[in-house]
Order: sequence, then structure tokens, then C-alpha cells
Amino acid sequence: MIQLHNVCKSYQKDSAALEEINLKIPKGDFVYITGASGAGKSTLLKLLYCAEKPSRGQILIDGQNVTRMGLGRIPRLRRRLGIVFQDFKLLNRRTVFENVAFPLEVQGRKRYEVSKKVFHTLKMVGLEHKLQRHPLELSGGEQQRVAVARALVIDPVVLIADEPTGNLDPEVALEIMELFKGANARGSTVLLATHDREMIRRIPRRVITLDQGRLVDDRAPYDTVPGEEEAERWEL
Ligand SMILES: Nc1ncnc2c1ncn2[C@@H]1O[C@H](COP(=O)(O)OP(=O)(O)OP(=O)(O)O)[C@@H](O)[C@H]1O
Repeated sequence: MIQLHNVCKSYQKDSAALEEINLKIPKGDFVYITGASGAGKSTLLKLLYCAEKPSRGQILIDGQNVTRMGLGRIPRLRRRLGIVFQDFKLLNRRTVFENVAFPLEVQGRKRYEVSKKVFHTLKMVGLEHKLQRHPLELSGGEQQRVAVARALVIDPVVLIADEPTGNLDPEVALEIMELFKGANARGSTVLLATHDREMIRRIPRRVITLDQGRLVDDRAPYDTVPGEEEAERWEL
């Protein structure tokens, strides 16, 4: 369970990136976080994986108050999270295999287990033939799939993805979404920031909408998705 109580985040004095966010995400939920550019989606995700601290409020992940967590304990929390960053953050000097193996090595997994899991996950994302390549030798979409594989390989408690289908053509985007659905079915809570209204329509899940740092809408999966009249507010 993830809980946010009155969470505010300001990067600068008189402008708030997030204001008074109250939110409960049960274990195993699949949630889209959406809203116009600058609405605060990435900031919300960054607070969850402790890349940023809230200016006010409390954040609990599995009962742990991450706002009070000392710097030393953050890596232990992160080891249980799968994160797909907006800019991928791949290690360019390492191969695809080594990038995906990295989080398992950090967890101290045995070598044969690392190899088995990495092969399996790269096969899932359709990159088993590129495992000795380096990220910069891959297309943007392939790099994105490496980032997704690296997040999925640990069977994360929470999978956090910031625009994971942003640069992909619709078919590949759907394949990636299938991988997220699979992770969710295996027990991962999934939080996915996206602008992609078509994806939300095709794969309906809970949708949280941010607007200028405020949570303005929280819909269950089969409520009607926002209509055209709301598109303007989303600036899509
Ligand atoms: N490091 C930072 N320093 C100062 N302001 C920031 C920083 N990061 C984000 N902001 C500001 O906080 C607000 C929310 O930004 P955020 O990146 O969370 O939005 P977003 O919804 O993820 O946007 P996008 O869809 O374009 O990625 C914006 O006004 C942005 O300019």
C-alpha cells in the first residue's frame, strides 16, 4: 500500500510542483498518472522513489515512512522498486545484458540465477539477440525496452514508469503495456505516468489526473475516460 498525506513539493519559493496530494494506492493496483506537461507527474513519481523529498506531508510505502527515511536506507527501498526513467538512465559503457543484470547483482543474486533471469526478461522484451550490444548502438525504442527489462527483472514490489511508451510506435507500446500487465498480474503494483490517452482507452485502469500540481480527478478503471471537453485542459 502506498499512501500520501497532504504532500506538497516546491522546487522554488513561490511555485508549487505538487499541492496537498492525498492518495491511497492499494497493493496490486495499476494506476495511470496523467495530466498536461508540467502538471507534476514526474515529481510525484520522484517522491515515491525518493529522488526528491516532499516539502510537506508524509509518504508511506508498505507502512514505511519514506519521508523520514535516512539516506542510508533509501538504496534498500529502491532495490525493491522497478523504475523506468523518462530518459532511461542506461549505463552506456555496459552491454544490454550487463544493464539488465545490474539490479540483480546489487541484490546479491547468484550468477546462474542472474543469467537465467536476464535471458528470460530480454526474451520477454524481444531483445535476446542484442544482449552484447551497448545502449548507444540501439534505437530509441530498443533502449526503452532495455530500461523496461531492467525494471522488470527483479519482479518489483512497485513498478514506477515515467512515460515508458513515449517514443514507441503504437504496436511496440502495446507490447510494453502487456509486459506491465504481466508484472501486475504477478503482484507488482504499477504506477505509470503517461500522456497517452489512446493507451488509457485501450487498457483501462485507475486514472489519476494532475493539473498544475493538484490532484483533480481519480477514476476507477471502467468509469468513462475523460471526453473531448477535457482534452483542452490536458493540452493533448
Ligand atoms: N528540478 C526542478 N527544479 C525546478 N523546477 C522543477 C524541477 N523539476 C520540475 N520542476 C517544475 O515542477 C513542475 C512539475 O514538473 P514535472 O516534471 O513533475 O511535470 P510533468 O507532469 O512530469 O511534466 P512532463 O509531462 O512534461 O514530463 C513544472 O512546473 C516544472 O517546471
